[in-house]
Amino acid sequence: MGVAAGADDRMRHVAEPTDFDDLVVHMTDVGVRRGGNKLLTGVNWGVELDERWVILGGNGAGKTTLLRMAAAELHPSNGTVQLLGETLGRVDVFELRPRIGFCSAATAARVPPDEKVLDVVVSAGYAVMGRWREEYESLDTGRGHELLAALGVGQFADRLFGTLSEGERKRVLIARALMTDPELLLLDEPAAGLDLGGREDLVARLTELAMDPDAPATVLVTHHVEEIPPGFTHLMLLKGGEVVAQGLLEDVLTSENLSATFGQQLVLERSGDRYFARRATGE
Ligand SMILES: Nc1ncnc2c1ncn2[C@@H]1O[C@H](COP(=O)(O)OP(=O)(O)OP(=O)(O)O)[C@@H](O)[C@H]1O
Repeated sequence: MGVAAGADDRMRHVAEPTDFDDLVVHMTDVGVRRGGNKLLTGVNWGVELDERWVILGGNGAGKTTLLRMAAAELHPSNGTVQLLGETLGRVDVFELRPRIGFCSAATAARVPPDEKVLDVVVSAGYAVMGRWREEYESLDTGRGHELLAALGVGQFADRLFGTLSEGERKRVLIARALMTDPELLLLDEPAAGLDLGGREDLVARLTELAMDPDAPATVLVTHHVEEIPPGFTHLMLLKGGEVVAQGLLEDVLTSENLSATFGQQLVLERSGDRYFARRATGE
């Protein structure tokens, strides 16, 4: 699903889902206001089971606000938000949240640095941060090891979380977000703060995840087109709390749409299955 953005018809695209049953996220005319500020306005968005979305926009565009709504952490001021077939405001969010894997700087900040890496992952199943609360089944331990290995950090299972590099921590937290076998995976700026090698490693892992037909519907927030992992299918561009364009990534990701999103003339370049952007130099 999704609506392709044409050059003449770029602004404020509205998703027109055809089969609501397949929608993992369904937002209708959603707005969020805080202290007189409009954080989001008129957002219509649908995410299907097999889609991998990138949300791209500058600082303060409303990306985190949108993602926190998709994580059932925040209610809209107006409009309707349906997640996994349940409507926010009419569902117990504590029942909904375990079905959603959410990975953000706030999640990272909640992990005690002296927590063993394997326990950081396995404890997600119990919605607690800390092994002391629960005795885990060997099944869960096995799954924790599998997920760490899949994210390329299996060798750190017995290390303390606080001793890992930023990039390693990010991958451990993605493993944690996948532990509950969520129907929706939300990643808020997973590559922020990573060096070039760490970013490229993460992009490669996210590509594997995107290509995995058993992986959940995924939404990735980023500031940079360089961080878009191959295999992601859809793109939403946000500016000032409004959708600039959304739809199939290959249709929406254009120099024109990027320029409108970041408020300056930008040139988008594609190299293989990766994207790069720079300011137009007037050539
Ligand atoms: N509680 C609040 N009260 C007033 N304004 C808020 C509140 N929370 C967020 N904002 C503002 O809403 C806007 C959108 O914030 P949000 O964190 O969603 O943006 P973002 O696109 O994730 O930004 P960044 O890329 O910088 O993380 C920002 O201008 C922010 O200052």
